[in-house]
Order: sequence, then C-alpha cells, then structure tokens
Amino acid sequence: MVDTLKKEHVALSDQVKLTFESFPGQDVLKSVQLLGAEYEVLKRKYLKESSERRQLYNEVIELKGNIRVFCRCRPLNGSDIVNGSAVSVVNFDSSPDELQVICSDSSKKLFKFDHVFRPEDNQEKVFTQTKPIVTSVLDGYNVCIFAYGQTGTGKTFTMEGTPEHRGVNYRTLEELFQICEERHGIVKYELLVSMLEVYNEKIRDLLAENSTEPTKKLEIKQAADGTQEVPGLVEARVYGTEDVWEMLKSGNRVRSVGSTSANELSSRSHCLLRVTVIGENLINGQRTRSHLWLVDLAGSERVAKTEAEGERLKESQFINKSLSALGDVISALASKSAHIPYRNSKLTHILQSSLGGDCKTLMFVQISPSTADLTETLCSLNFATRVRRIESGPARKQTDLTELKYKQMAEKLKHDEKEIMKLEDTLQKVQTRLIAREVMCKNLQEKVAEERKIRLKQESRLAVSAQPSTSTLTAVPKAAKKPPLNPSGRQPLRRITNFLPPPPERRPSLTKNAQGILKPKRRVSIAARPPSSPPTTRVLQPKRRVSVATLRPDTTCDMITSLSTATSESPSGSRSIRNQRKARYSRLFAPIPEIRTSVEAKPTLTGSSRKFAGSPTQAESRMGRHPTVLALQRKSLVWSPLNLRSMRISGRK
Ligand SMILES: Nc1ncnc2c1ncn2[C@@H]1O[C@H](COP(=O)(O)OP(=O)(O)OP(=O)(O)O)[C@@H](O)[C@H]1O
Repeated sequence: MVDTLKKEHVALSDQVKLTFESFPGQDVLKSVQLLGAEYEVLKRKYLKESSERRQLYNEVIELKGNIRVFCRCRPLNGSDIVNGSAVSVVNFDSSPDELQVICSDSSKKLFKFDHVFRPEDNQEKVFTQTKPIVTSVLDGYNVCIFAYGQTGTGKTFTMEGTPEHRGVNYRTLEELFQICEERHGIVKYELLVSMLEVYNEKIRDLLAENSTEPTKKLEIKQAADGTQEVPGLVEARVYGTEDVWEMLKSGNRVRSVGSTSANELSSRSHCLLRVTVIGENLINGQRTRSHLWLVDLAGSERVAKTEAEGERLKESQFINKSLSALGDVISALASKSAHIPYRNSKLTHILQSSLGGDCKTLMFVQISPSTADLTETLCSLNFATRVRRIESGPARKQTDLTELKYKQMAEKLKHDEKEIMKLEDTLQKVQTRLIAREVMCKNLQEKVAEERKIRLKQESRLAVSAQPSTSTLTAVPKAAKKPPLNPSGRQPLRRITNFLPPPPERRPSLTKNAQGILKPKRRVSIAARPPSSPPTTRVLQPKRRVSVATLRPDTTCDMITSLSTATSESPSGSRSIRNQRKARYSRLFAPIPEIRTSVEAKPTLTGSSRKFAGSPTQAESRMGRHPTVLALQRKSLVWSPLNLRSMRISGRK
C-alpha cells in the first residue's frame, strides 16, 4: 500500500515538475501587463458609463415626473350586473392616456393621466409601465407606489394580485432579483422585506410571529441618517421570488379585512410592503441603502354609501382622515411647499423618506366603470387629476416660475452688486475730493486769520493816529457842560465813529481814548415825520425813517443821536410847541414809569426796555420826553454789521 502510494507520488511529482520552460516568458508577462492595463481602462469606462446611464435614467424618470399617476379601470363584475348598473360610464376611445366619463346628465368629462389601463389590460401590461420606476431603487433612489381608489375597484388586485394574476408587489421583487442577477459580480445586493399595516392609526407588523395576537406598540422614530424607522419591525432577508411569495401570503393572511356593502373582503387598513435594498458596488466600493414602498391603501369609500356604523364607521373615519393627509402631502410636495405635513397621519409619517425629494412616486387611481359608482369614480379621478395637474401642469409652471424667479433674483443681485461697486467708486472719489477741499478750506482759514491779524493791526494803528482829531469831533465838550451821564463809572458815550469795534483780545493794547472811540455802536432805523410845514411849525413828525446809531444794548454806554442833540439844542421859540407835542405824546405813550427823569438815578428798566437802558434816560434828561426817543424805547433796534461797516467807511472819509 505504502509502495503504491510512493509510486503515485513520484509519478505525480514528475508530472508537475517545474522546468525552466514552465515559467512564463517575457512575452507572456508583457501580455499580462497589457491585459491588466486594459482591464483598468475598461473598468474606468464601465464605471463612467454606468454612472451616466443611471443619471440619464433618472433624468428620464424626472422628465416624466417624479409624481406620476396611472389610472386603472376594473372590468364590470357580477354584482354590477345584479345591481342593474352594468353599463360602463367610462369611455377609452380617445387616446392611451385619456379617458372620458359620461356623467348623469350625459355630459362627458375628459381626464388625462400618465397612462390609462383599460379593464382588459392585464397585470403584465400594468407592470411594464411600472417597471422603470421600481428599478430606480437599485440605483439608490427611494420609491413609493400606492394604489388609491374606491372600495372594490381593484387596489389589492393591482398591488398583490392573485396566484394566477400576480400583482405589482410580486412582479417588482421578481424584477429586482432578475436585475440583481444581471449585475452579479459588479454590484452586490441585499434585499430585505418588511410588511406592516396602519389600522386605525396604529402600526401593526404583519411579519411578526403570532401577528394576530396584540403585539407591542410600534412607533415611528427618526434614525440618525434622517430616515423614518420603526424600531422592532421585522426585516426578512429574501433570496428569491419563492421566499417573497410565501412571505406576502403570510402577511396578507393577518391583514385587517372586513365586509362592507361595497366589497366582501374589503381592506380596512393600509397595507405597506417595504423592500430595503442594500447595494455595494464591487468595483468602486460605493454602498447604497434605499427603500421601495408598495402600498395598498384602504378604500376611499364614502361612509354613507358603505352604510358603515360602529367599528366599521370608526375604521372609515380613520381611513378617510389618513387619505386626506396623504392628499395634502402629495399636493404640498408637488407644489414645492416649504412645509410638508408628513406628521398629520401615521401613513404619511412612515412614508416620509420615500415621498418627495429625489423619490419616485407612482399613484394608481383605481376606478369602477359602473354607473352605480359614478360619483365615487368622479371623486377619485378629480383627486388624481389634482395630484397630477399640480405636478405636470400648474405645479411645473410654478416650479419653472420659481426657477425663473430665482434667475431674476440672481440677475438683480448681479446688477445690484455692480451698482454698489459703482457707488463705492463714486463715494471714494467724493471722499478724496472732500479731503482735498478740507485741506483747501484749512489753508484758506489760515490765510483769513493771517489777513485779519494784519487788518486789525492796521486798524489799531489808524485808531491811534486818529485819536486827536476824533476827540475834537466828539460831542464831549458839550457833554462836559452837562452833568455826568454816567455817574456809575460806565464808559461815556462817544460820537459815532465808523471804526469797527476791536476784538476783545485787542482791547488791552488800545489807549483809553481809543477804547472810548471804538465802543460798539449800533445803527437803527426809526420813524420820523418829514417836515411838511414852515420851520415855525416844523416839528418832528414820526413818519420819515431816519438812521440813528445807538450803543449796543449789551453795553452800558449811553446812546446819543444827532437828532436828540439837535432837539436838545433847538431854539427856545419852539419850546412851547415842543411842550405841546410833549404833552400830546405823553398822552399817547404815557405812562412810561420806567423812564426816569433824574440823570442821577440809575435806570431800572426791565425786559425789552433794558436794551435802551441809559440812553433814553440820559437823552430825556437833556431833551425831555422826545417822541423819537420814546419811539426808540418802543421799537426793536436792528443791529447790522453791514451798517457798521458803512459807518466805518464813511468815518474814514
Ligand atoms: N382589473 C381587474 N381584473 C379582474 N378582476 C379585478 C380587477 N380589479 C379588481 N378585480 C376584482 O375585483 C374584486 C375587488 O378587488 P379588490 O379587492 O382588489 O378591491 P380593492 O380596491 O382592494 O377593495 P378594498 O379597498 O375594499 O380592499 C376582486 O375580486 C378582484 O379580483
């Protein structure tokens, strides 16, 4: 035995003995290298093509509409014949995606959908149209397909079908398995199936063991990745169509059904089949996880029509409420609303991750051709039209409008930015100019200050040189004969000069006389009556305006005017007239108690009269109550630097 084995070993060793020739030659190695490079190029190309195909496929689906509506009409059945409503109110003569409903008043209503299935269309035909959408799940998109319609119109038939006429659910999984097989070696797929129902707003796991028994409460929770999950829900791994069929059968067995007047085995709950696809690209290692929801909704029957009461009535109310919530969500999605009311029902909440966004949604609107169901048929068709119209009609337009609006906004933004830049440039220029002007202004101010200094010096010199002559011109000699006008030691009133008062800081440098001369004077206008009669009757008529100069009110200097001086020196012949006039004016203006006749008394005028403090009193001391002076007491004096200036000029002359 051992010998035999040894011999076999030697023989085999001889067979596999490696010789020098047995190593691949350089040609072979080169070929292998070339093949390797070629493989890498092909792999890259494949990935690129595959990505492009997915993208184009997705674009095709999007162009057709992410929310698509198919209409399916069931054939007339036995009960329709029994009820005497075996005449079809639905007409399919127009086109493959249109149907007409003949209303009770014989009018026809046209409805248009993405596809219309006639009563004679079989399950296969239905699935052919459905296939492109469901296979998106293998490319990583979430898909949701649901059947909506009145009780007994074939929702369960379309989605689940029968062993002989299998529906969308089974065919979908069959198709998925087939594609998985085709992509074997490139993408590795894992398919998991869950089955649940939403009954009276409660979630029930149809794949859980002993599902008939009350199980723990299932709730919808948001996962870390933002998707909606139902913790505790059974996820069964399926490897082939047989597994799927068995699972669907077991799930359907425990589904809540009840008998209504419209359907003997009416679905009283929403049945949801969830297929989770986990894909791993074996070439680039990319992983995807997506959901496909296949939903057989409960019937949208009217409560009154189904004669529901008690438990059935409660079911119907829950059904209608959740269907209404679904309609709201679809409408909001289609109209790109900012808020999608997913949480208004368990049904929409659980489907949240598969409705909207990049998800593909397909709605089957199931109708009955029977005249007895005309109202329900019209209701369902109107609802479906609304859903579809929002997406492919006005909603698309609205989307386009939104895009247009965004484009316009972007353009406006660009335009505004340009404008802002322009304005900023202008602002910068203006600022530069402003700075330049400020510098210029400063220079000018400095120049002005310099000039002012020089001028003041000149004026000071002039004032000093003009001192002797000025003293002769003043009324001081006359005033000297009179009692002192300013017993309080205030500056005596000087003759009006046209010299500008020196600025305060310059005063100390001036001589005493010059100070007296340069006391600020004030020119005012007073009213005086022009002489209209011979000199004997010539009296001061307070009509003509004459200019008189007064001291500035803020100074305590007394005012003296040529007029007052003239009046005080008027001939004694006119004294009686003056006295008469005095009496008259005294009547007119008297009493003026604040004016004191005593030159010794310091004036105690208040308010506006204080402005003339000193001057009128002293004037009065010389001329009594002269009307002009009295008028002055009552008139506001106008201080004008221009007058001063003209005075100064005339003074120089
Ligand atoms: N297109 C069709 N071809 C043949 N039979 C159909 C078709 N549609 C529906 N049926 C039949 O009509 C009956 C009622 O259908 P189904 O139970 O699917 O209605 P449903 O809309 O699911 O009702 P419910 O909402 O009450 O569950 C079933 O016996 C089904 O086989």
